[in-house]
Amino acid sequence: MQSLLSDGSPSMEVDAVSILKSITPSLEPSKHKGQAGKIAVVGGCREYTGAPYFSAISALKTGADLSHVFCTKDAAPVIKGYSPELIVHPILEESYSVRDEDKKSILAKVIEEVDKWMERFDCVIIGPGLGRDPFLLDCVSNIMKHARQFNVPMVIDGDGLFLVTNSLDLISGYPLAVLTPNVNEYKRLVQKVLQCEVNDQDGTQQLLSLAKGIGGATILRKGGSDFISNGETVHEVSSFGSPRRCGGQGDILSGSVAVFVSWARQLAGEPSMSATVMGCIAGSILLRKAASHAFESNRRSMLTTDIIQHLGTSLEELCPVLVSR
Ligand SMILES: NC(=O)C1=CN([C@@H]2O[C@H](COP(=O)(O)OP(=O)(O)OC[C@H]3O[C@@H](n4cnc5c(N)ncnc54)[C@H](O)[C@@H]3O)[C@@H](O)[C@H]2O)[C@@H](O)CC1
Ligand SMILES: Nc1ncnc2c1ncn2[C@@H]1O[C@H](COP(=O)(O)OP(=O)(O)OP(=O)(O)O)[C@@H](O)[C@H]1O
Ligand SMILES: [Mg+2]
Repeated sequence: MQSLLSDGSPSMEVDAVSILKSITPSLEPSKHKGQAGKIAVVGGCREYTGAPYFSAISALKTGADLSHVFCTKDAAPVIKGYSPELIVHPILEESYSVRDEDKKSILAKVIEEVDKWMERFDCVIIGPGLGRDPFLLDCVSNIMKHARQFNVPMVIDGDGLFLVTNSLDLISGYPLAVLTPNVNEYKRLVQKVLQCEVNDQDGTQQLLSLAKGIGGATILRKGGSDFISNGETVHEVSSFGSPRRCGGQGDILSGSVAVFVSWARQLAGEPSMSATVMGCIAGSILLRKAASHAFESNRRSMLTTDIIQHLGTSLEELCPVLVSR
């Protein structure tokens, strides 16, 4: 892993495994349920039920204690059916099921339901399998404003990035926002914020400008290497993952980044890196390790569920559990 400072000069090489180890908490009998993280995913609609499941179950498998999903009414039974571990709230609605005159009251009800929980969450993931229905995105914009009021970190992925690219004020100037764009999502962000095309010759500088342009949010640009920046430095995680590009790998990443960000926020003292940057580095190295193991076992038939199965052993290899008694 390499890192660069904002003037383009190389900085001390950062070790992703050490960062992951430094933020992963010990398991202690004195701890109670919830202390290792309470994560929520806002996503899941009629079309997409896999993405929110991948994200929420990956948060649990990375080590969170509780994982919630806030999704549409028709997605909820499907997501519940995948796993009894998830707490599923069927509260969102798409335009096709709502009359115009009911929209205001439905929005108020959605916010009331989410606010019962918001303060308790250590991180909220916005977007896996959310879809792009305008009424649903309007409700989610309001959820994001409430998360911000409560100072809850947000990992924004998938259709959440479609939403914020068109409404940058939702995250602008919020240092607890993490954006995890794939190649398409990154292109749209660059076009909107910097009003130019992606320039890989000057990728580091462009990523710094993008993070600065958004006002301090952390960006994890996914690709052959993952590049992470909050506008001050750029870190690269380039360890080999898997050559398979089946859908859903980014959803795993969003779930584990959310957990690592919430752990990094619990560190005592004044760490040299922000919690959001450390969380991205740790999530990236874990996903790549798990993907490489899943690929070794499954080769061309490797699927996202195979990577999820390897999260536990990969985390154990990177940071063995020390159980204090
Ligand atoms: N099993 C699942 O349920 C999965 C669901 N996924 C979800 O699928 C959704 C889309 O993610 P992708 O990674 O495919 O997104 P991308 O933005 O990479 O691509 C989505 C598709 O939409 C098209 N598109 C681009 N701009 C558009 C616009 N303004 N309006 C309509 N369509 C547009 C693109 O050409 C592309 O074909 C997200 O919610 C994501 O979380 C993925 O995470 C993969 C797995
Ligand atoms: N070309 C590549 N080579 C190796 N690893 C990659 C490559 N592209 C992406 N990855 C890894 O896969 C992870 C997911 O990135 P990807 O670009 O597939 O996200 P995505 O399109 O959002 O996925 P999803 O299908 O879940 O929406 C990244 O963290 C990255 O580590
Ligand atoms: Mg994605």
